[in-house]
Amino acid sequence: MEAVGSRFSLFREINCAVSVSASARMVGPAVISSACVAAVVKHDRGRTSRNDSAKTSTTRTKTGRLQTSTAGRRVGDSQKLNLEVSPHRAVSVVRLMRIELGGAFADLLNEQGKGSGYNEMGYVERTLGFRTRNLDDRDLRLVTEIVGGTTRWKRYLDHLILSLCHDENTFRSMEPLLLQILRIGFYEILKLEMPPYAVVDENVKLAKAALRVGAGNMVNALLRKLVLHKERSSLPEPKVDGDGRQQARSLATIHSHPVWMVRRWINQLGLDEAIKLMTWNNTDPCFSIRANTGKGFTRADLVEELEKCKVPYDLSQHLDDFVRIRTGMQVVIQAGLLKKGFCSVQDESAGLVVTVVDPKPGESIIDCCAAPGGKTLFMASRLNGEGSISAVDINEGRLRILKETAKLHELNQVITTIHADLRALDSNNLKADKVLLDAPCSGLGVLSKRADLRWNRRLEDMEELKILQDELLDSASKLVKPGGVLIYSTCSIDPGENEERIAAFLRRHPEFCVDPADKYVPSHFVTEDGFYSSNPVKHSLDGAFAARLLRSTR
Ligand SMILES: C[S@@+](CC[C@H](N)C(=O)[O-])C[C@H]1O[C@@H](n2cnc3c(N)ncnc32)[C@H](O)[C@@H]1O
Repeated sequence: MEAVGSRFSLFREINCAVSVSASARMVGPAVISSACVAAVVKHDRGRTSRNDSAKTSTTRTKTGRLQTSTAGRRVGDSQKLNLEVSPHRAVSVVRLMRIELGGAFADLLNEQGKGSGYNEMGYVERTLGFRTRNLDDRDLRLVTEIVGGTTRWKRYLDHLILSLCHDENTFRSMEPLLLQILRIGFYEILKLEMPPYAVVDENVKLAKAALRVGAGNMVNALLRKLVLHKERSSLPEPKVDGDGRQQARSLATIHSHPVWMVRRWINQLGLDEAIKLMTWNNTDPCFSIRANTGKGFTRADLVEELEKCKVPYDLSQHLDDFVRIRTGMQVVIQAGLLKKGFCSVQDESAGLVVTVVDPKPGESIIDCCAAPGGKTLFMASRLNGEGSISAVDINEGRLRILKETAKLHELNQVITTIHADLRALDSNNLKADKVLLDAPCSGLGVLSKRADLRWNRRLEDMEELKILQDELLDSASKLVKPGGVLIYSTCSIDPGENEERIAAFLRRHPEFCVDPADKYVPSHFVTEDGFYSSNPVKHSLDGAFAARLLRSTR
């Protein structure tokens, strides 16, 4: 990821440098983004005095950010309020830039309500050079839809943008902000089926205000071309022909996934299932919410709150404390239900892993890779105040979140956090009845929710993860008391991270055997080998895996 990030910033610097020179000539420096300013300062050090004489100054703020001001106008002044540009597009384009540069996730779900329009307006101003009015609920919904969708469909959208450009070089040398604006426009016309001329108009306005007139003209030309192709049903779609590799490339473009994933899934699942999986990954996700019974807040209480807020819901068919919602997550966040600790966002597939652990009052449990604590908290709520959970994680920041959430959920009396690398933990003084290893994994089961994840994973990661998973399994096994249980879980659907890791573990550790999961979860979630496995296509849930392994009493 580092490598991709640094390559991207170099690309950004070079392209921003070009655009800043152009924008300075055409509309003046008030629209120059701070990222571009940073790039131009680096790229064009020798010309500082000329910039100075153009009544533009670039200063560094206390936080180290470069800030551009013209005589009488500064970043943050109220003149920077732009009421022409649609706020949700401005926020979306900036969020997309942040995702591409590795600085943000595509989901809006965190309990502090970060990702709300209010918090993001600062980023908008720093990136685009102006603010818009604050976002209302409708804008927030649109941001979620546009950012998630544009991120998912990136490869397909880029294929079309490239096909409609004069030449490949125009596309390859396009500055990132312009490319994001085009992606949004293409997505709105093709996938949201929005009125095309409104989309053209709005995105042209954004490009002119955020970049320069020429950028607006380019957006205008390409979006109009797209509208024509769409009306004539002559979109340049890739053809699925040629050898296996060529077919995988075309399918990867049509369904907007990395080629290596498509090839892997065609090999593992067959063509039809691979296409169904990609289709699932590209649909808007459904979210599940768990009522925090540990705090005395029941699912009936949650349902009452959702009805008050007019958020439509379905009761989970698999778990007593869970409800599913398709829309209205922003309303839930704004109602403060998460902030007050009454409930948590947790997929049922993750909840079912806890069902496989089957925590019982009085037990000692070690949660080996615990942060940020989704499963720890659900397990703790099952202990009814009796027993203990040691929550281990290598990431101090995430562990801190776990600790704070445990307090908020009033479950801290049974949870102790341990900041450590599991592989270096002294197992002599720490043993438990049950040990959960929710291992770091590729996340290939949760691609519909984590829209950005497919672009961050590389084939090489799969090999590196296997090594880590084996090491962590070996370390976790030492913490299990004789006669105790080790539960290994992932949010992946990849056999290399799931069944194959367990088979290899059992070869190294004959003192463990499989305890079939059908005693804990409905049988349609249980594989022939006795493992819990949720599958997006089959169960309409995120993909997850869990193996329950019993340690012999000796
Ligand atoms: C899949 S996430 C765990 C999610 C968590 N169980 C939950 O339900 O919220 C994997 C976690 O493993 C942690 N981790 C990775 N390597 C580790 C190591 N060597 N020792 C301990 N924790 C590790 C990561 O910091 C990350 O928080």
